[in-house]
Amino acid sequence: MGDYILAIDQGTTSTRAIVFAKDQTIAGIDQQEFAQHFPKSGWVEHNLEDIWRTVVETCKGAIADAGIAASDIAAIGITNQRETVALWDRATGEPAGKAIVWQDRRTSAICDALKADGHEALFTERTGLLLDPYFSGTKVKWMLDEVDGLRARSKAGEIAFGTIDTFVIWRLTGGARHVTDATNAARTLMYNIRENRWDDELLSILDVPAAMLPEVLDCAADFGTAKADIFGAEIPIYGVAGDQQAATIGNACFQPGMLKSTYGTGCFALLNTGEDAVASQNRLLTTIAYRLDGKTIYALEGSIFMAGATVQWLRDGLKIIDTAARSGEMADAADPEQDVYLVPAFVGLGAPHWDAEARGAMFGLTRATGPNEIAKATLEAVCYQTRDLLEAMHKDWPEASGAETTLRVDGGMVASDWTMQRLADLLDAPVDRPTVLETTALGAAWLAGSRAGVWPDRDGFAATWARDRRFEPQMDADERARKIAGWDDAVSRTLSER
Ligand SMILES: Nc1ncnc2c1ncn2[C@@H]1O[C@H](COP(=O)(O)OP(=O)(O)O)[C@@H](O)[C@H]1O
Ligand SMILES: O=P(O)(O)OC[C@H](O)CO
Repeated sequence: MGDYILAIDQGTTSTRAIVFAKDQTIAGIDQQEFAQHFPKSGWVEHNLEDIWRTVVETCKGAIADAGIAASDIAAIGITNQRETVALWDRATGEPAGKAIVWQDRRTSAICDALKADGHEALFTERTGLLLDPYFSGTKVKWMLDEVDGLRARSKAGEIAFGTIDTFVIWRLTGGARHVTDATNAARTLMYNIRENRWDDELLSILDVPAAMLPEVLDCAADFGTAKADIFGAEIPIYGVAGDQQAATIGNACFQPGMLKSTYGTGCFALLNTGEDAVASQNRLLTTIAYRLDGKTIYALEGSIFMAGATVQWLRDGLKIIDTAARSGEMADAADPEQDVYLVPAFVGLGAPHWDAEARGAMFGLTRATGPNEIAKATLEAVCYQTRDLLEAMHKDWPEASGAETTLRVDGGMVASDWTMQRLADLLDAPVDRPTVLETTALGAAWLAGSRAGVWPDRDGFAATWARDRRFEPQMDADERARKIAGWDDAVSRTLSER
């Protein structure tokens, strides 16, 4: 067995596989997009066979790109889109329908009914989450309610539930293992994050049988072995974490107070709060950052649904840019005298507002407003929203004092220097961009590589984190205050209930 690590990053719109060499550099990479299904307004589904096919093909592609054999790989690490629900038949491995994706809003009515019955406080206290369709629990309930006989078959142990990691591991191990890790379990609305166990009371409220749930392991653990006939050699699976938690690990945010924000399709900020599961008073989520050697480290999380996706809208919807990178050049050329605000509530607003009914709006338009000002407002919106999350974090956990906060960033959008500078300006805090931007895969690789004994331990790994560039705040305080007041006003006018 060699000392390469294979990281599988199963994301919302694409699957990526990366082979890392022992020195943590990328030796081979492959990526495939797959179909999104929108059968009704607000519904988002994935075909689990697409997910499985792209996992196998990208792994083979990355191994070929690295010019190695499967037998050169010491271990696999898996990271995945979180919350998305898969159900399948344990006997045949056949999916019991398409996966319901985290973005899917079909369970709003179930959430409303649970709230009306006064259940939200209990769910929040036990799981750290809110009764929002975003999380897995109400999606599982929906499938069991809608598909004839599924609940009885689940009770009888015939049907398995899993987040995407669990489904992929089931398939890789030929059905030998039905397991997940603590970070993925923490997003299901069924897992007690304080006691680290599935919560029978919540399961009974949701009417989800415990018999269908996977075993929950640490993030670095023995998750089983990928069968030899898949890649050409048996490979142990030693690491698993949800993608935002893997990015937290990949960005080496191991100390309480350390903070990362990932800018891909959406934006997800996680603040390490150490062994404290801080209950949010400001509608952030309390979640498990990672669990290693049986010790749970918690985080406060803020989730924004549209970040890079708004830049895609400039390109594909408005057609005012031809590449994402062009948005920064246009923002640079925008008229600094115009205060245009774009509130990107295209699919509602996430944290800290959680307003599913809000829709996007633009404010401050004049006859002089053109594409440059709209591009600038789009990039600034991501920065203002990050600031809103960080403000909420500071209120929830005063230890994370604003003056000391350095934000580590990753994801496709951080390639934009303009956006990163504006982010530092509006946060009034430094922003650190690492040299490795494949932070999510790197986090999964570290979990697997350290367990396999070929990568350094936590402190050794943290010491290898390297900065590409630090963006220091440069904006004048009055201008910052004026701009933030304008943003707050724009948001308040966009919320559905004012
Ligand atoms: N230079 C850039 N400026 C602004 N946005 C960018 C830039 N490069 C990429 N993006 C945005 O980043 C996103 C892709 O990031 P990525 O991390 O690959 O996303 P995901 O993993 O969620 O698919 C896209 O939405 C794209 O619009
Ligand atoms: O697949 P991504 O990168 O869009 O991330 C999705 C998140 O895990 C959803 O919570």
